[in-house]
Amino acid sequence: MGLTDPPTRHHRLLAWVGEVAELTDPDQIVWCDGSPGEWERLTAELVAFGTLVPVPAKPDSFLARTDPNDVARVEERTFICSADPEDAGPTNNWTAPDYMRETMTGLYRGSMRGRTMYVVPFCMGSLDAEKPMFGVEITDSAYVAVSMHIMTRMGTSVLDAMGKNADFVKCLHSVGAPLAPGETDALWPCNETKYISHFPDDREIWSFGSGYGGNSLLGKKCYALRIGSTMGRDEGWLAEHMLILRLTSPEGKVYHVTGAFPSACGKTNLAMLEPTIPGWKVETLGDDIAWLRYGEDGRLWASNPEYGFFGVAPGTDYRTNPNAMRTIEKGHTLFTNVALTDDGDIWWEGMGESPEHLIDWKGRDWTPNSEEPSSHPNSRFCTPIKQCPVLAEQYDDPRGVPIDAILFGGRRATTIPLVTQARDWVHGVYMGATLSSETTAAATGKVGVVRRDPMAMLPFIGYNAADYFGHWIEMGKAATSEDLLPEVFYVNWFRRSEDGRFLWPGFGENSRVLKWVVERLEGRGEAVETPIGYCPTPESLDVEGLDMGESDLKAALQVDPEEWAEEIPLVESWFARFGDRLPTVLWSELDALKQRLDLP
Ligand SMILES: Nc1nc2c(ncn2[C@@H]2O[C@H](COP(=O)(O)OP(=O)(O)OP(=O)(O)O)[C@@H](O)[C@H]2O)c(=O)[nH]1
Ligand SMILES: O=C([O-])CC(=O)C(=O)O
Ligand SMILES: [Mn+2]
Repeated sequence: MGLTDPPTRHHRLLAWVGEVAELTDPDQIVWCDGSPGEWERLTAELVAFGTLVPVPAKPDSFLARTDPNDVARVEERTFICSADPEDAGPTNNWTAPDYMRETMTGLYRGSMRGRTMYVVPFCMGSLDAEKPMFGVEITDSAYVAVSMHIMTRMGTSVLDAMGKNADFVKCLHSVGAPLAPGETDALWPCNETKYISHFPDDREIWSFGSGYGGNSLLGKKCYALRIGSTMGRDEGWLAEHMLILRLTSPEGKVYHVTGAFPSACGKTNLAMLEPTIPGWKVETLGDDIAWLRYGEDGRLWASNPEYGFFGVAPGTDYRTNPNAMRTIEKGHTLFTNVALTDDGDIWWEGMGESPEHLIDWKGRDWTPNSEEPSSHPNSRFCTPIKQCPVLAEQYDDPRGVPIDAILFGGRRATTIPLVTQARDWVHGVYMGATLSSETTAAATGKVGVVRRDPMAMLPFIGYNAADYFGHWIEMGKAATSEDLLPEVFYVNWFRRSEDGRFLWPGFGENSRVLKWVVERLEGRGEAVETPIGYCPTPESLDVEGLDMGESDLKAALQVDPEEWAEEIPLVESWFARFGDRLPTVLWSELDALKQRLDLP
């Protein structure tokens, strides 16, 4: 058993593992070493049991079908348990830490009975960092253990690097489905009762009841964003829901761009974009999370703490995101809740013409006449970053890359133009703080409802969102010169025509917007100053070879005073939620905007 002969002499870790084992009472303990042999053994066990189905058309790849009630993040069951409720703020669910610990300790008691407890040592970001960001996840899910193989740097090398005393974030996860002796396990064990709890003061995460990625791969949203953002607040850096890309112009100039778009709003796609305009090159550094710190040169540098992609499957195709397709084609990929073809491959909505017959994500026969989609709208592929054919070589550099531009973006059918440049940093923070988007299937709940999603971080800010805005403003003040700060832009690929079409073709064509961004950085792009910021003129956007009507382009770029008159009250009530805690400069930005719009 793993406790009598542990592969580490880290006393606090050993004590914690012992404590959790005593509480949860697993049959055995396995310390994950991260080896290919371990991947092989765990995936084989999961296949033998039926939790994973092999995908023979892709090497070493598997499909998992979750419980139909465990398919997305559960925001209403996600808690920030700070000592003071004010520190969680009005956008988070708060519960007193003692009360939450007591409640969840009750749930964890015996919760791993009949199961194996996996101890997964992992590191978010490069192991070569000055202060590597360690975590250890204890989980009773083998699906989680193999997913962590892909999504993080993990195993023996991490445990060795932790030595006897390194700090680490404790991440405890149980699916909450103990087995009685002789009881047959479910293919996807989980519990109707779910808690995704964060103890920011102790840098600790407790997750119970769900096996779905965003709720169970605790290095990702829970550590790298919720706990990470509180660390960033305390230590002077930013943990953000951002892709990172490296852009090279035809003249060979290199720029680094980050983009914060809400879940299922285009980060993975933009990160791997294949430009449609000649001479431009995009390389990927990250598709979901960025940690932003000042470098010695006074610029903001971004690094990606993850080691894999956990991407939205539907809509991913050789026409929309060829580099994601090439990444998964190399195999070693876990698919969740997608459909299987008769010739042993995967399929999902948006992947070319639909086959005549499939096995859908619930394991049922499916034909094009079936009423439900074959894949869940939040179905995912989980695949190693190293397989990405356009991965930038700097992806493992602990310093990251210096950022030239930050894009904020949302999914809005109206109001928000294709691209707008902020006047300065504080205006950029205002744009981020008022970002809005239609909800998607990435979280449970209604889809398509417009809500404020500040910096695309609404579900991921680990503290009071007003303080978080203040931290963004302070980060700007901390710059040695405003010139060194990234320029901020607000984009919207999702504006629609009156008859409901997307006005902008998106995907690879978004390179045209990146080109305009670069021209603005270089001080030569044409723009009109509008009340909301600088927007391209139709002539300044490179639309050569683009099959797009002039009126659609105009509509995509339009700043419509009537739409903005409807938007402003929404921003006012959003800001009002924060009371005195909202930085007053954001009220000033709003007042100035109202004046420019001639609104009372
Ligand atoms: N119309 C349009 N759809 C897009 C565009 N970019 C992405 N999408 C679609 O939006 C959905 C989500 O895109 P992703 O790139 O996976 O979004 P994400 O932000 O990485 O999502 P998470 O991984 O959940 O954080 C997919 O179905 C895409 O096909 C675009 O430029 N235009
Ligand atoms: O965390 C998840 O479940 C997947 C994801 O990237 C998101 O929802 O933003
Ligand atoms: Mn993504």
